[in-house]
Amino acid sequence: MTTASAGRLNGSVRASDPTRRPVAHFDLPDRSYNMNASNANGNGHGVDHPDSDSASSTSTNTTNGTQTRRPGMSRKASSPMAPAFMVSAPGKVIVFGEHAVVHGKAALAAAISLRSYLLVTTLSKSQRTITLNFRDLGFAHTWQIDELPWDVFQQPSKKKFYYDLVTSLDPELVAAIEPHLAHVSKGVPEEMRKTHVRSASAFLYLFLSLGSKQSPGAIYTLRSNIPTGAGLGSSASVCVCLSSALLLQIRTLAGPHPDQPPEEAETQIERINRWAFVGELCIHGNPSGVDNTVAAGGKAVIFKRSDYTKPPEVISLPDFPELPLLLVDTRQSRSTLTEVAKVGELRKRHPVVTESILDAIDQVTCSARALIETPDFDGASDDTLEHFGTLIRINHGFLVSLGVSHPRLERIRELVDYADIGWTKLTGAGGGGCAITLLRPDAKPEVVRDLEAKLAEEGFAKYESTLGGDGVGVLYPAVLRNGSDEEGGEEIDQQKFENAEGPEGIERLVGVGANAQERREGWKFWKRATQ
Ligand SMILES: Nc1ncnc2c1ncn2[C@@H]1O[C@H](COP(=O)(O)OP(=O)(O)OP(=O)(O)O)[C@@H](O)[C@H]1O
Ligand SMILES: C[C@@](O)(CCO)CC(=O)[O-]
Repeated sequence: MTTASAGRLNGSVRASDPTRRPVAHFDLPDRSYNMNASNANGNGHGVDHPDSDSASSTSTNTTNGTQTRRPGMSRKASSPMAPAFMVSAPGKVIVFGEHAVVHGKAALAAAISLRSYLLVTTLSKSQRTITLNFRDLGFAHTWQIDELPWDVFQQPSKKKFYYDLVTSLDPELVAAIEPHLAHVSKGVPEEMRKTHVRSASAFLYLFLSLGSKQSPGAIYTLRSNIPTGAGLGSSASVCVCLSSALLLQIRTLAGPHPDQPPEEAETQIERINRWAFVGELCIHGNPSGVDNTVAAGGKAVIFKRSDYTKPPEVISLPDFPELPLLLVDTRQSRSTLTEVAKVGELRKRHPVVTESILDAIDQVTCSARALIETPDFDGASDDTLEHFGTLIRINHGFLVSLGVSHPRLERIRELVDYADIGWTKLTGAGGGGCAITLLRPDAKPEVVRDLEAKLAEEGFAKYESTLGGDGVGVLYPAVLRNGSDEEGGEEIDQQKFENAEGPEGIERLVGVGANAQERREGWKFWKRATQ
């Protein structure tokens, strides 16, 4: 096992190189085969590897990690390497029903325009390593593919299919991964190390479940504009990226393509979502699946999972209104795992009282859904907003009773209440993280500005985001065409991606997200059926 430092990773692929044209594309028929069984290539993946002569046709610049072509030496056209590609998934806000949703009640959640982006760079055949490069966490680690516990994951009794519904982690598989996490981020502060180990365990569990010993070496580089541990579904977004990237690598996803029938897109989203949920199990312990469902399918949904052995009930809300929401971060980080466990403990100690609070939250969510679904629903009128706002205030009160608020969240609520310009609730797991405020329609702009200044003065952060956008999307290969037929287009390579500065820099580079001037050509999104 070796550790790689970010910035010295090699394997960047020039997409303009005609010998490296994509071997996988998105109109592949869906294949209902065992993902661990061999395909025609005999490598179990359908992704060709370059010939062993490939090493002589590239030289690696170890300072910036890019590979350059040597003039006059060409690769055999018959052995193309999969091009670098990118996937992206949004974060979410839970408008109603967090925590209650873990206990089988309904929640209403919507995708936000803050997103994560994962660049997958395939290595040459001789490089038998996978590297996880979680840039924002300052975490990179490399594993030798051949040293991973394939024997345990591929036992007939353990082997999973890409379309399987996995609802709990297998303790034997978790134990098999553990030794491979022992060297992750040794020497960094314990809390930080825990975060790295959780991320790495989610990745390894998915890689070992979906890949095979013949998987091509690759670098998985992640950048995210979603603050970590803030209640905005950062982990789910990361898990959706990992799941979709791995499913694409084994060529089990059809589309997305423009005229994909909604039912087919729904199946693909569901497959991505199922494996993202497995990643969430590694990070969270006991997730409901609402976060990954929104990150995978986007838009706004009502989500309910009463029976964990079955898929959840997911209802799209195409009429979800463009709410005037303020999204404020306490900057108090916490872990969802801890907050969910707190409510679980409360439910054990005070079953009747806790259950009735959870039921009341369910009623709040159902009331919001009924409001949105009324035939003459107008998301912008004073009455509607007053109704929504009251439900938001009530929901927050219940979350306080469950013990998942925080003095910093209460401070936000207090400041908004003082200004009398809206209704506030925590969003996500609480214990810190973010609050949402629905602004009153008659809130005076100067009062809103004063409030924002006060929040900034007290160290709170404000995020700009729209609700209800796209779910998981893919850019294959990782080249932006800018609306022209120019040969090659603009490649998003390893180095550019790692060096993009801040949320704006990342969004400008990849062409998707709140700060992207326009959505750049090449990106495709699976579209959830709305009816
Ligand atoms: N930028 C990132 N890169 C890699 N991993 C990340 C990143 N952001 C979050 N994660 C993973 O997600 C975990 C944080 O998830 P957690 O559920 O505690 O917060 P959240 O998903 O932001 O909040 P919530 O579940 O309330 O919406 C981290 O420990 C890490 O494993
Ligand atoms: C707190 C919780 O309800 C929402 C976290 O975003 C946990 C979950 O649903 O998995």
